[in-house]
Amino acid sequence: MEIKENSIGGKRMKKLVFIGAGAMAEALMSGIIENKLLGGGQVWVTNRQNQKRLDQLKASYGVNASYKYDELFRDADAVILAMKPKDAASAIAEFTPFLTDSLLVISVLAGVSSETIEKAAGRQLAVARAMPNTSAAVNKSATAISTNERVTETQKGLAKELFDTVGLTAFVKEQQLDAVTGLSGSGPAYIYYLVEAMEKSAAEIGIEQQLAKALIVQTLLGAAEMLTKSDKDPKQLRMEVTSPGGTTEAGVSILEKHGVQDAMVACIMQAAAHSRKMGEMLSIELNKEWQPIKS
Ligand SMILES: NC(=O)C1=CN([C@@H]2O[C@H](COP(=O)(O)OP(=O)(O)OC[C@H]3O[C@@H](n4cnc5c(N)ncnc54)[C@H](O)[C@@H]3O)[C@@H](O)[C@H]2O)C=CC1
Ligand SMILES: O=C(O)[C@@H]1CCC=N1
Repeated sequence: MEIKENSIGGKRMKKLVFIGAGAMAEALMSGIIENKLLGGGQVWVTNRQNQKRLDQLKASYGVNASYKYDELFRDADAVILAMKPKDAASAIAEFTPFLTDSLLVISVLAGVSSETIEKAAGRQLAVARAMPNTSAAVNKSATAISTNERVTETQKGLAKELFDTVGLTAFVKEQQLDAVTGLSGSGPAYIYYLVEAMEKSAAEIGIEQQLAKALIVQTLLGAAEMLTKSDKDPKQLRMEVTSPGGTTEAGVSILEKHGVQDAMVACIMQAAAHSRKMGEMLSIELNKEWQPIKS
């Protein structure tokens, strides 16, 4: 298999490790391997204890799996932290002894600050935080990245290249990442929720599931392309669909009555606040552990 020359500032990534083998790890891994940024043999993965899941990833993408940190981290250029935030502190503490100084830590954990990651490790680390979404699996992630001061320009390029491979990438300030998480990290779920409702209504009004799905998906793709290509803002585009006294007006009046736009705003704000909260909880937990014992 031909692998792309992923050369950044003269450095070529040889080995990438995933700690965590869930939905987000798989979305990233599949995008990175299918786009030939890395070969399956250059990617290593582990999880807490689900060997069956590791076997499945090995079979699907040709990656390596191991429960041995020395094997996982030997000659690795970067590690992607992809466990749940609540599991991060213990996982980081366990593998930190195996990290070399030149290794880049890429965290996709919602809410967990680079400071907290270093605190869990008990040492300084080059940390790039990234907030992608599961559309990475189809090269359509919207990823925001922030880096701490220990990340070199070469490592910054390496992180950017990884996420560019699976979609759009933007560098942001670390403080903005909770907001990004609420907006585009969780964002695909809001769209799927809407589609669930559209599919339910299609069944109610007598359109069979297969046809309904095709019509709904094409409607989403068309709207996304209009938003991409047109100079008009979303409200203007909506008004163009809404003939006075017509069907859209009748339908949207129900959304207005139920305050759907306000609910969306509240939803995104709640998700962003929850990201912040998850990070704070982990930080408080770590600080407790670090309190000197009172006599
Ligand atoms: N699912 C999503 O859409 C997105 C998730 N994220 C972030 O990605 C991370 C993972 O999320 P999901 O993939 O949805 O979770 P998941 O629950 O599907 O996967 C978590 C994985 O972490 C593993 N794990 C737990 N403790 C571990 C340990 N000590 N050592 C090694 N592996 C361990 C589990 O075995 C599992 O494979 C979270 O921190 C989340 O905030 C970020 C962006 C989007
Ligand atoms: O639900 C979550 O916590 C993760 C972070 C963004 C999307 N999924």
